[in-house]
Amino acid sequence: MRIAGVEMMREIDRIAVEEIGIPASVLMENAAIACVRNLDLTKGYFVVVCGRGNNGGDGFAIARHLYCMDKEVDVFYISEGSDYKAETRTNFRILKRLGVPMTPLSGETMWSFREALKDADVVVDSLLGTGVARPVRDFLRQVIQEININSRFVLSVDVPSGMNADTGESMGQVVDADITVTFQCMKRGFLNYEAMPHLGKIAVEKIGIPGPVEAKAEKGEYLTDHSLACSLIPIRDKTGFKGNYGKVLVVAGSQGFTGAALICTEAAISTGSGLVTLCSREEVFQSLVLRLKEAMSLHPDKLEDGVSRADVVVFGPGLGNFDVTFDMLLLVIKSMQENGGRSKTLLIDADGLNVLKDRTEILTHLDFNVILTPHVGEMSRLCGLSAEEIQKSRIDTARSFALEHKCIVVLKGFNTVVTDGSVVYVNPTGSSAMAQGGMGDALAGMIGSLCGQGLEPLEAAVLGTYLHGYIGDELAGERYVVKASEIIDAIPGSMKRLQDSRK
Ligand SMILES: NC(=O)C1=CN([C@@H]2O[C@H](COP(=O)(O)OP(=O)(O)OC[C@H]3O[C@@H](n4cnc5c(N)ncnc54)[C@H](O)[C@@H]3O)[C@@H](O)[C@H]2O)[C@@H](O)CC1
Ligand SMILES: Nc1ncnc2c1ncn2[C@@H]1O[C@H](COP(=O)(O)OP(=O)(O)O)[C@@H](O)[C@H]1O
Ligand SMILES: [K+]
Repeated sequence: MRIAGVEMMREIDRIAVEEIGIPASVLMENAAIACVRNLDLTKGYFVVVCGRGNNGGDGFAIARHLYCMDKEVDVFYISEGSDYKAETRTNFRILKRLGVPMTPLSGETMWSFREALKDADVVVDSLLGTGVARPVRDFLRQVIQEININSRFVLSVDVPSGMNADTGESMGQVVDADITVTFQCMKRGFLNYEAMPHLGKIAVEKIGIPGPVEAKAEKGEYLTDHSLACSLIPIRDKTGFKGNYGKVLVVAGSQGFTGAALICTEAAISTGSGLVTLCSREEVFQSLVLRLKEAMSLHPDKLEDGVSRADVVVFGPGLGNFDVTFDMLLLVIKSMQENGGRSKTLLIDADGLNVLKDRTEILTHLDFNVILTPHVGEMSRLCGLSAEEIQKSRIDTARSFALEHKCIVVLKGFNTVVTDGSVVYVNPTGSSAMAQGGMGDALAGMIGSLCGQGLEPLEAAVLGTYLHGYIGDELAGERYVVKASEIIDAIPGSMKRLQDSRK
């Protein structure tokens, strides 16, 4: 599914209407029907609040549909004005002629508006959509406050009124929706964590604009679709043997951080790698000896050797933020440069990222693929921005870092951002039930494994991230938190089910 900002939505609408000739009134009608589909029609009394733009026009059309269904409907609107665009004016006039109760909002009607909001089973918010162009002040601000204070349940049409659809920021006052029915594409601003409390549930509804029209205006930003993830799961050849499924070298673990090495290694094995080797210190192997059954072990003295044989190196989990970790990373890079080529991949996670603080320029001239999997704290160390700055613009931060450093960035957290600097995939799976130590180690092992099985690094990052969260969501349905070891146990079953489910 495509992600769109305001300019891209305008361009999509323009192409659909002006170049293709789909009447704007048809789009508005489809938008209204999509909203009605998301209303609880067992309810009897609806209040629709309409602004002066096309968002208000959607509201007028929604009110008509509700009227046709014999629902009790009250429409409150900002002003009749002659400045309505054609489709909005048409829908306004239809309601007038039908005799649907319509009240212009003013100081005098505020009392009856408030009472209607209190009585309404559902309030439809169609005051402002993507056209919000200046700070919300004075009267409009008061109208939004009244909606927030008095409503039982609010459906926002396209955007919670007062929210900037590009950034998710408040323009002064924002409607608190229980559900936001947004049209055609996920709005970019909705991915900003600040926006989330206002959005309620998000439903993205198609309104009759064909995919190729969207494609003409797109900016290479997508929400990972379930079908895309399923299609990326590698098909195992009937005659395949372990040599066909990738040699993964995991460089991880130190005293006190043996779990990170175990989890990362096991995740790579469970995701389907042919051969997985763990390179770690003696003391790590001593405590893992009974638990690591399928992996091979390698002493750090043989690191270069191990790197030269591997297709993929996963570097960092539990190594410690020490000079020796940086030295090992340099050795891995040197060895990959010498024995590398475009088919090899280095995934850097956790302490592998921490030791790159102020040294990220070493990433820019490498001949092999590099994937970085930072959480926001690690990203902050890498790029020098504060965690708050990063959270405000996760897509832009990840994208520009990836572009500048010629690598793939997986910026973890709710709505993990995966990008190679050119295209962006935002991951919709996963939840805070997964916010536990070890989860990131599992993800690193999964992505590394998928690279070794022949996926392009970006594909591996997109699929690994999706699967990791998908399995977390499946398990979290039945429990409060999910452990990384439970994710690992569930990987093979989930991959098989997702693969079988594709058409
Ligand atoms: N073909 C299209 O363009 C379609 C548009 N649709 C709807 O149209 C919306 C966009 O319509 P518009 O571009 O008319 O924009 P809006 O309806 O979001 O609002 C624009 C109007 O609000 C006023 N306004 C903006 N900021 C304000 C503020 N802070 N305080 C007071 N007034 C303010 C503007 O002067 C203008 O009159 C979408 O969100 C969607 O709901 C849908 O009908 C589907 C098709
Ligand atoms: N609220 C959340 N929603 C979705 N995914 C989450 C959430 N919290 C954590 N995760 C996922 O769990 C993993 C945690 O990784 P990380 O923070 O690196 O943990 P660790 O390094 O301790 O293993 C990441 O993949 C992250 O995206
Ligand atoms: K709205």
